[in-house]
Amino acid sequence: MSRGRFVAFEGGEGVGKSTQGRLLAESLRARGLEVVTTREPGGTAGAEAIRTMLLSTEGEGWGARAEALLFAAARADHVEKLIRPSVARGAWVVCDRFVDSSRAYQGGGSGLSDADVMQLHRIGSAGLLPDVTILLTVRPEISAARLAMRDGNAADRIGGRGEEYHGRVAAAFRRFAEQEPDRFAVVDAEGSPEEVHARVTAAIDKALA
Ligand SMILES: Nc1ncnc2c1ncn2[C@@H]1O[C@H](COP(=O)(O)OP(=O)(O)OP(=O)(O)O)[C@@H](O)[C@H]1O
Ligand SMILES: Cc1cn([C@H]2C[C@H](O)[C@@H](COP(=O)(O)O)O2)c(=O)[nH]c1=O
Repeated sequence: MSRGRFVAFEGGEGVGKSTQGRLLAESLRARGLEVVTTREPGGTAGAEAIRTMLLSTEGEGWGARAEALLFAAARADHVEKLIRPSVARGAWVVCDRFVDSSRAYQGGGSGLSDADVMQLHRIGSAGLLPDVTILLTVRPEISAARLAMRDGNAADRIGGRGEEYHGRVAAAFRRFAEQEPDRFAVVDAEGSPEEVHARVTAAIDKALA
């Protein structure tokens, strides 16, 4: 049995995480590997239900602490029921966002401390971290153009927060990547999907060599 791996894609809104997750999964499957593609918040029935509660624009929404707890609860279910069992049987798990999104959004964006976010993650998911985290970066005008093409003016509750909020999120992601160079690979996500995919593959090969 080949060894299971856990790869997460991170970054701001519309940088191309889902697109690159799909291309990576296709290329791994072409090599005969079992691949599980999944996303956060979500990936299990319970976590998808929490996703709806978190991202729906109906109602008054959540305070920063309640929001962080809900993300951690969704992640706990996802880790226990899907991610850990898949990696344990030798599959590659390719996940669109993981705990670094909580650190960047609920931490960097909303002001919770990194220690508090990681404490919730220790309680919920025993602190599981990906083998490699690909941080996709593009200039804000490029991601805005990609989102306009995909969604028009539609945004979920968190995606719809202002420019300053998303600026703090982007700065937090950059900080984590600088602080943890062994776990993060920063990939320039400008250019065609195929060009970015080639950079992602090279980054993963290097990180997991
Ligand atoms: N390299 C690329 N060049 C041009 N368009 C792209 C590229 N990558 C993705 N796109 C397009 O940009 C849009 C956003 O991409 P995608 O949905 O993969 O981003 P995302 O980071 O997963 O978004 P979200 O943050 O909403 O989950 C999609 O319409 C996708 O087809
Ligand atoms: C996992 C996670 C996500 N978020 C935010 C980031 C996005 O605004 C949405 C998810 O939408 P996507 O289109 O699937 O990227 O949720 C967050 O704030 N904290 C998290 O831990």
